[in-house]
Amino acid sequence: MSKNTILKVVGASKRFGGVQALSDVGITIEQGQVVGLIGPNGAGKTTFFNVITGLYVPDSGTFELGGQAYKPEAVHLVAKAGIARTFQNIRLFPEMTAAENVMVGRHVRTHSGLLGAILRTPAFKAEEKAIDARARELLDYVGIGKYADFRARTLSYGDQRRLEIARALATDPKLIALDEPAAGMNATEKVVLRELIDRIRKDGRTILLIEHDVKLVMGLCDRVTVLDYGKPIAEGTPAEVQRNPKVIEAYLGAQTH
Ligand SMILES: Nc1ncnc2c1ncn2[C@@H]1O[C@H](COP(=O)(O)OP(=O)(O)OP(=O)(O)O)[C@@H](O)[C@H]1O
Repeated sequence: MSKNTILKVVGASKRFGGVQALSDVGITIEQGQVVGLIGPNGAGKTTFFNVITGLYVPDSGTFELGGQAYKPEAVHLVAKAGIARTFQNIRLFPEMTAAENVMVGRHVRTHSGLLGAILRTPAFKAEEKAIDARARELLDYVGIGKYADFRARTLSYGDQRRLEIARALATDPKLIALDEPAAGMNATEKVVLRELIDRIRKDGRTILLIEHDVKLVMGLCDRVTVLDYGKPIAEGTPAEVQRNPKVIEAYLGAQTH
């Protein structure tokens, strides 16, 4: 494992009853890369995300983040280890403001924590101001600073997705896992999203991305892993993967089914 490896997963498997959703899936992500995870519907992409982020307990696999072994057995432990994620179906606190949603992410890294926030301890109040300032900075960074005090539910769909990214960044993660960030976005929103992901990468972050928009994946990613029926069938640069016969067959097969 190179010292620049952020995430290394070897042999991840997960079975649901009769469905082998993941079968011996591995991935290596280097510092500063954007890595895409693609594949036809039902290929196992979301299951892989859920496994590495502690939502599903894997049947097997070894997991290292930033050179340290981690057990993806609980979501909060994974967040503490340094993976932040967004969801295919946006999961914000709709009645909280945009800034408050980002602050929730930040509490992973503070001492007083969520309980402190609820009890409003003196330690929490001292931290609160700094956290609030940081939240607003992150909202500016993702381009929605002017909505900091708006309730999350009043933001447009594209802005809610950007808010989720700001919340993920607030945990200061080693790896950001984005689950279909462009889903439901119009063409203009996609251009803005692409610029944002590019900027996040340029600022030294490492990103794993599930995305159906092939143009976005091919334009953004350094490496791409392709899953089909829970198995990795190809790995390489976007150009290599695109001309791989197994990949072409998997996608054509999926179209004719
Ligand atoms: N909680 C679950 N219980 C039972 N089966 C599941 C569960 N989650 C996923 N599966 C099954 O595992 C397989 C992989 O599903 P998964 O959602 O990971 O695929 P995907 O590549 O993310 O698909 P999509 O692109 O449609 O989101 C599918 O056959 C799915 O039905």
